[in-house]
Amino acid sequence: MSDNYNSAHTFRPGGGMGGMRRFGTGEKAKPASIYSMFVRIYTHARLEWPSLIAAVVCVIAVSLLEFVVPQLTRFTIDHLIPNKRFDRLFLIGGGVLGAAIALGGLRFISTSLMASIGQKVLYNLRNDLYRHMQSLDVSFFDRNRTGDLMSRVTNDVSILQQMISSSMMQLFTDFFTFTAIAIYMLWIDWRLTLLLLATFPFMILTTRVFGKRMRSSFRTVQESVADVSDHLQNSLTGIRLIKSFTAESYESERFSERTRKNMDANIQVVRLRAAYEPIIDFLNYIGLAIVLVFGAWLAMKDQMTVGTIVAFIAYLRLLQNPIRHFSRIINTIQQSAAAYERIMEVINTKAEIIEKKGAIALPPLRGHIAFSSVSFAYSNESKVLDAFSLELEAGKVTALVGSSGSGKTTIAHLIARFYDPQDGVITIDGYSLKDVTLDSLREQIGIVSQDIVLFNGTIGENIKYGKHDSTEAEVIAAAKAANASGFIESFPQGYDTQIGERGVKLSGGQKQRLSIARAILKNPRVIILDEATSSLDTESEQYIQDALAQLLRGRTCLVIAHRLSTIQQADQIYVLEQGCIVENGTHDELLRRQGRYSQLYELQFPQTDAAQ
Ligand SMILES: Nc1ncnc2c1ncn2[C@@H]1O[C@H](COP(=O)(O)OP(=O)(O)OP(=O)(O)O)[C@@H](O)[C@H]1O
Repeated sequence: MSDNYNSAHTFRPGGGMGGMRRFGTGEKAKPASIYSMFVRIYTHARLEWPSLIAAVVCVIAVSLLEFVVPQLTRFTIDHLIPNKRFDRLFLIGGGVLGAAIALGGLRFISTSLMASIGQKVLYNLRNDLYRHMQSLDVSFFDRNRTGDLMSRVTNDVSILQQMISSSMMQLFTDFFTFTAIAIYMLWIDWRLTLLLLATFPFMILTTRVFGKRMRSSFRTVQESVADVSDHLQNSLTGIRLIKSFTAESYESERFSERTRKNMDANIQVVRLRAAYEPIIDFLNYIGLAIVLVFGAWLAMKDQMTVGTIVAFIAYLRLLQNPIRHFSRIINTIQQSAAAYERIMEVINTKAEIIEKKGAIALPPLRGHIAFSSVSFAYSNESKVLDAFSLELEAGKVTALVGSSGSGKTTIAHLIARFYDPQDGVITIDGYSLKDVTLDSLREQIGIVSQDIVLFNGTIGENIKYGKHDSTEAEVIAAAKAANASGFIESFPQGYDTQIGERGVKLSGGQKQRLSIARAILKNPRVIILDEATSSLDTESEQYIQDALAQLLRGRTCLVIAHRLSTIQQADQIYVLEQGCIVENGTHDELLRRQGRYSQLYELQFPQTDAAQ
């Protein structure tokens, strides 16, 4: 039986950061174009249409005012000076000053409006990105580095912010000014203007050539930022390990390797920009030379007034300003395009675990789980389970034991549908997991695993994570059932105690009991305990065992334990080796059988009489 998992593949583009860009998608990600970036930004921005219209009106007004000033100059030179019109000088001065004040005011309004539109667009984009990331599968997070993903949501979105808030408005203003002035100049003197415009194809060509290189350099910069961020994330969370291995200088060296890559990539970008700007300036000077020489020649032949030449040169500056700006904006645009590409790689990644159309919401479960001929492999790796069958009886405790890597945790992940098997069916109360909604399935499953995840916040908030709308009394009851209320109440702030990042301020056993309280509060029908009692001392273990007994009562439980002492009461124990069940029975039955289980048991309890 094939399914959507089979059709999906991993996109591993070559090149970037030692092949570390790994995006699982159903289809190969296309590089996002600058055009699609603008379309997307516009789609978000148009929701702010009143501000957008106001900003556009301001821009048009700015362009018109910029147009008026050279006309005043021309009028002064050609009419007022020759006719000695002293009386009009005051008006001209007032006109220029008035235009300057209006220009300042209009620019202030348009900049503020655009900045706020930009911020709103980014607010939406960042939230969309985060929401989409949350909807992606566990396998996506297996493939991609946390630091890299963090950098996409923070750094790459911030780069876009710079472009939307300032550069886009500038681009629009410049485009409008350029078109209006070019048309006017063609009208004044088309020969001179055409000569002038002859330099433009070279500018466009230069911009294209440099643009491509800049974008690829920016991509390298952003990947190196992601690499730095990933290293930071790993080394800061693993600081205790680093210290215990006295690996501080080794880590510092590895960090400086990454920052060096970032520095080199930035230097490359600066070099490109440093080469690009003078070329554009040189082409601008060619334009100026053309106007001067050809304009002066026309004036000497009385075919043009001096005022027109002066105005022409002023317009030339206005015409060249957009180009000069553009040479700077292109930098921001290319940088943004590289950032946008990285953002879109995430947004275009499709979840592989999807609800089929018409998926039904599971009713309250009894909790009978069955694997029928299930085969599963992580991505392209070898099969972890091959034609595997297993039944978990409703309301009973089923234990899985077996050597490391035999596939126990994988079975738990398949029940919660973190992954889909390539073959076979998994059912719960007779419903295939693929026929039901993910929420209705996961809401009824609780997982308590060896990697306890606690969030920075208070003890109360962490327990409440099991059921966000629970009352204080429910939280306290869950903590009591999990044997956690004693230590919680011994803290001066009780349930309001801040537990620090990942619960660093708590002991291993305390964290474990919080995670059990959280699961008790959730009150799921099915419980998966993944080595929940490893690495605890005997006293803590007794507390945990009592808490677990509370948690398991009356539910369907899958217990994965290396420590065979924890599963002696299980209703059924399955011994797993390389994805296959080699024996099953109760603890006593298995010991009597003298098979793999009793071997494992003797290994753990050498002095114990295996037959007891
Ligand atoms: N996310 C993953 N991506 C790729 N391979 C994986 C992944 N998780 C586990 N594996 C591989 O699948 C196999 C089964 O792993 P699993 O975690 O299910 O074993 P386990 O029996 O729970 O082991 P342990 O008792 O050591 O936790 C192992 O070979 C492991 O390397």
